[in-house]
Amino acid sequence: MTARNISRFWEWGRKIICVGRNYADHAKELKNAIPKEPVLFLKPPTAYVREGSPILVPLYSSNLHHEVELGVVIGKGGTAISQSAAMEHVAGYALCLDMTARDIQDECKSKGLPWTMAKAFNTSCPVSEFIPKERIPDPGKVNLWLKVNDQLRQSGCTSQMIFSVPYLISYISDFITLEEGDLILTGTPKGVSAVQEHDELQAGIEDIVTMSFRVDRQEH
Ligand SMILES: CC(=O)CC(=O)C(=O)O
Ligand SMILES: [Mg+2]
Repeated sequence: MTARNISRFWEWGRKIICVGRNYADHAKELKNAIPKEPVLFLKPPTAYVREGSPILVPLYSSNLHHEVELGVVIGKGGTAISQSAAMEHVAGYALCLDMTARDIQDECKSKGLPWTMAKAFNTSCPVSEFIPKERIPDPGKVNLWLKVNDQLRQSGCTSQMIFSVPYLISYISDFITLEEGDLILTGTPKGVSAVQEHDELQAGIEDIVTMSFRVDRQEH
């Protein structure tokens, strides 16, 4: 068997664990309360999409939103990881989008139902190339941005996160065992907005990484 390469973690079929409402300005723009504990949900590995393939608007949604987020790639698994040891479990990072069918999420919220159809559909997790850990010495101090058709929509710094990367790793690993190749999406800053078929999305982490995606409508 050939050795797997963490720089292609999206091919491993591992978990994508997402943190919601981790930026107060985004929680406020959607009129959500500021959380006292991390809000978590999951995406399946089939949600990954890479540059060169389009983001698909699900047939059942007419309000697909972008959410730009810092992704943390787990390099060493563990359960009940302490905050002080958390960074030893990080292999690197990725720039990610948490594509969200906002109309479906609102409906699910109003009915008290889970967000799966709003957050976990195919292509709901566009992901950049792998960023080795050394390139982001402090994940609590990097700027993320996103443009739609060259218009800046999101710009925020991870210093605005309510729960830090070490806190999230420790908190999650208390009840979900983290495995090598898992990805944690750490939440989005304010500025989320709708995208349409044929839009061009561009996102970046400072001058460390950029990525571009075209939006298409799912055909069947
Ligand atoms: C309300 C949300 O969709 C939460 C979320 O995903 C976030 O990043 O915040
Ligand atoms: Mg999100």
